[in-house]
Amino acid sequence: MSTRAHTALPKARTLIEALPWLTRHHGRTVVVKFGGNAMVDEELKAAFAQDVVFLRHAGLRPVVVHGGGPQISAQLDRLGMQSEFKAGLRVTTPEMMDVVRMVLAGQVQRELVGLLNQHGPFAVGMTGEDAHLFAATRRFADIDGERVDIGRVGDITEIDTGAIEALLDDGRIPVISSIARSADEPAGAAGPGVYNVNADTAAAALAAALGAETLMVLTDVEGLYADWPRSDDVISRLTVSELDRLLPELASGMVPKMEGCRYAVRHGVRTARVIDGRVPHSILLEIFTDEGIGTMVVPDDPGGPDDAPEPGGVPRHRTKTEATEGDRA
Ligand SMILES: Nc1ncnc2c1ncn2[C@@H]1O[C@H](COP(=O)(O)OP(=O)(O)O)[C@@H](O)[C@H]1O
Ligand SMILES: CC(=O)N[C@@H](CCC(=O)OP(=O)(O)O)C(=O)O
Repeated sequence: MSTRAHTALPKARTLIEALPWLTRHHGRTVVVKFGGNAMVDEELKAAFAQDVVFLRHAGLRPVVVHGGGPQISAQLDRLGMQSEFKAGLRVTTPEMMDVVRMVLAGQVQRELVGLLNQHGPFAVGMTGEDAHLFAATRRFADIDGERVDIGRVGDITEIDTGAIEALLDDGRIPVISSIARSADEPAGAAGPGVYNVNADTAAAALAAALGAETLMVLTDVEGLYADWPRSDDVISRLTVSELDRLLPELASGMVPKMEGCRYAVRHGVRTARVIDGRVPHSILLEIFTDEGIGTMVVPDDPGGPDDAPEPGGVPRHRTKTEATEGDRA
């Protein structure tokens, strides 16, 4: 009997290439940060939702933390409110905080939940206010060594992962907006105040608290450029110490991402990656293929991520984060 030349054989090869990665990641938590600029294209958004649901079906435990900076800016513009950024953070007045909360929780998060749930009853949207997920204290910007007031911007100081763990155990996909309840103000009649938290910073803190295998930050560039904007050479892999040396040279948008990657890896997450959200199915390419794309931050440990301690170095429940100035400035 002759063997047919099956045209679908390359598909089998692709699946087999994924086997070691499937084995390695099975049962592991992956925190994916979906950025405002990577979520402007409808097809990319649909591909993102497919990838996240694929991860869930492949036995991983995906958690989505989303941004929405461009969407917040557009809404503030429509309302005639001028917003500005200092040290990469939006100066947030109490009136703007209402808009930030409305856009993140009422618009961006709802859209992502809707896209994910086209594939089944998986996504559950929350903000950091729900079930005590995030508590934060007021954050000041450091500009040329000066402490500058930027309004209702917070730094996460406490994370209660209980609700997220319960959702993951139930096969759900948590979708989190980066808003935190205040931990440093007395609760008023309307309850405690809330803070606007940079979504990269929130994703990194959550990845550490969950003892995630990987933090994946999607953005609108290929990864970390070695000498941006002069060159577009992407650094494919670097250690946290190498990142320490590079961070002072980085420009605004990349700063919270790379600080977040450093924080996550220093706190037990095996790898943190910045990947190109403009590439369809970038999450699957990064997790399940030998090539990988984007920039990967790994521990200094010479053995690399394979020899890094088991995830979970940070207690999984009710974690006080170590939001030091050095890590988050
Ligand atoms: N070294 C660097 N490598 C890549 N991008 C950089 C670098 N330094 C600054 N950037 C800028 O950071 C931006 C990504 O940050 P941001 O716009 O905040 O992304 P997002 O909306 O996805 O959160 C890039 O579009 C680029 O303009
Ligand atoms: C304090 C602060 O700057 N918060 C951000 C929160 C959203 C965010 O981080 O969105 P991206 O990931 O799309 O940039 C903001 O108000 O824009």
